[in-house]
Amino acid sequence: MAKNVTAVLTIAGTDSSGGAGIQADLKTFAALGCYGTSATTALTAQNTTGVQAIHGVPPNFVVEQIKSVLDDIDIRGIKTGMLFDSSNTHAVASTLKEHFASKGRVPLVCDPVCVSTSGHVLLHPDAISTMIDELFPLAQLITPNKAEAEVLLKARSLSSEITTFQGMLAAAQSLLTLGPQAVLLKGGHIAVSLADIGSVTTSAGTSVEVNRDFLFGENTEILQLAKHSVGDDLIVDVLCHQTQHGVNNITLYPRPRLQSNSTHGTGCTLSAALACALGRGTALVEATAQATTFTHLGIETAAPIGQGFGPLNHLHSVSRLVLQPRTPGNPFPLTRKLIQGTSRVWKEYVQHDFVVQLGKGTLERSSFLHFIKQDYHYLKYYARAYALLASKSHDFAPILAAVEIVLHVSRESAMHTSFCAQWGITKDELDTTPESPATTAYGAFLIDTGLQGDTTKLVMALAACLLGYGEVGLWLKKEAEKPNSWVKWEGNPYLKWMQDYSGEDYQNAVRVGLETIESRAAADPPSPARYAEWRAVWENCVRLEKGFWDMAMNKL
Ligand SMILES: Cc1ncc(COP(=O)(O)O)c(N)n1
Repeated sequence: MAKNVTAVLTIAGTDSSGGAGIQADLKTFAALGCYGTSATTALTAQNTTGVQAIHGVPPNFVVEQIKSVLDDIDIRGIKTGMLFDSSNTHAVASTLKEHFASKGRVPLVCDPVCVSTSGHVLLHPDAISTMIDELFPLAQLITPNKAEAEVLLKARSLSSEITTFQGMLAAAQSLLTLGPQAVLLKGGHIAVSLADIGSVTTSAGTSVEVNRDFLFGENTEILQLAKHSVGDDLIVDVLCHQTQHGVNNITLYPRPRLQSNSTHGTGCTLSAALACALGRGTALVEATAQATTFTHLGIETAAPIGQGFGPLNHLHSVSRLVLQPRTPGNPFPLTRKLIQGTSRVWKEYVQHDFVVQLGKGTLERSSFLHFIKQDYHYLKYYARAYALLASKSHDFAPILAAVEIVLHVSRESAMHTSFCAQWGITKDELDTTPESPATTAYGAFLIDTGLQGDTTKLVMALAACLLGYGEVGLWLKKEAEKPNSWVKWEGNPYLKWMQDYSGEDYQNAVRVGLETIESRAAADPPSPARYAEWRAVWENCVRLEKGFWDMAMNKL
């Protein structure tokens, strides 16, 4: 038996060039594993350079299409795009209203398409009022861009010009008064810096959160070893909804601006992805994170098509090519994808409270001692895993490379023993300290991965430790260099530990590790299934690393 599939509906115009409208929506639905259906409101003759002609569909035929779909198929999410004119907008709103009244509400995402990127009118101006009055009250979410937001606000004589980031926050809240349950004001046309996000001010009765998933992944220290950090040209989408207590809850979704001409149909793609996520029952804040990321990757991986603004790559999540090629601007595509794909757990690991307190010098001595004793046991597993890697390798070069690491870890263990001695821990105590469950779990997982998988899978498992400690070292050092830093460098009891992991020796090992996983991936590009395996191993190890700090903090 096949699994149940979530069915979704788009009510929009067609785009003969395939990049926007119904065509973009159906591709997005399919890429996200939903079953797509459609009701066409208008036919357009258009391409990547502009819209050449539009032919509206009669309102009664729009109604027929929607009813045909809804009468038969259990639709879980709906989006509307180009509605063409006031009669079609009214036809759509009244049909959906009737359906919701008899069968219950379904998440409705309304993308208030008014004008194409190329400047062509896609909605008759007299339809704006109909959309606000009849469709918005049914919508869980509306997704205007800057121009559409201004048109909507102006139609209700509300202050409408949006020129700054702070203005976006005010506009998103005003739009909420037009009737939808939530507003996602898209930020593509406003330039925002990190400082802007840091200095956000809001009035009483408003709370602001920043979803840093994307930026955190991008700004990871080890990814900067070969390039400059993400610039200050950010795009920030602003999500605003009201909580039960009448508080306006704002979530910001910042990400780096991509220099690309492949942006035709961006809004269509985003609202279609939102309909899928909400249709599956994903909560609004998370659904928006998923849909904005999906759209961003669609722009980033698009191939040029046509002579104007080309379409996104809607199929990036299902194509065989799961990795970007290595380029000077993106030297570590695999590492970047692994980190971005697991950015929340990765952050819980590399910016763990243990690390923060160690940086401040406030970490309890007994936690640190517990940690270094367990680390000694872990080093044994780590050496054994590399020895296993050597025994599974087919050529002298990789055998030697793995054996060199075994020797390196063994020398490190001697250094570790003398380091422990400085903290009053004898070699005997190291050997007799029982292994904590977190140590056994992590070590056993490494060995098990090596036994049952191939060499690359084992390399992925070993990477989380190598790269994560490199990240921690660089982060603490960078923070320490800032004026009035929270990191205490001189006089910190854990200074030697911080120096070791931020120092040249360790960072060279990180570089070699990065090179190893990137060259393996480039030499034999993974299929989506194989990449999913690597990612699962990586994510497990990142979690186990976090568990290792938890163990140390709580002396488990
Ligand atoms: C049928 C249809 N729907 C929506 C858009 C807007 O897309 P864009 O703003 O990228 O031109 C479009 N061009 N055509």
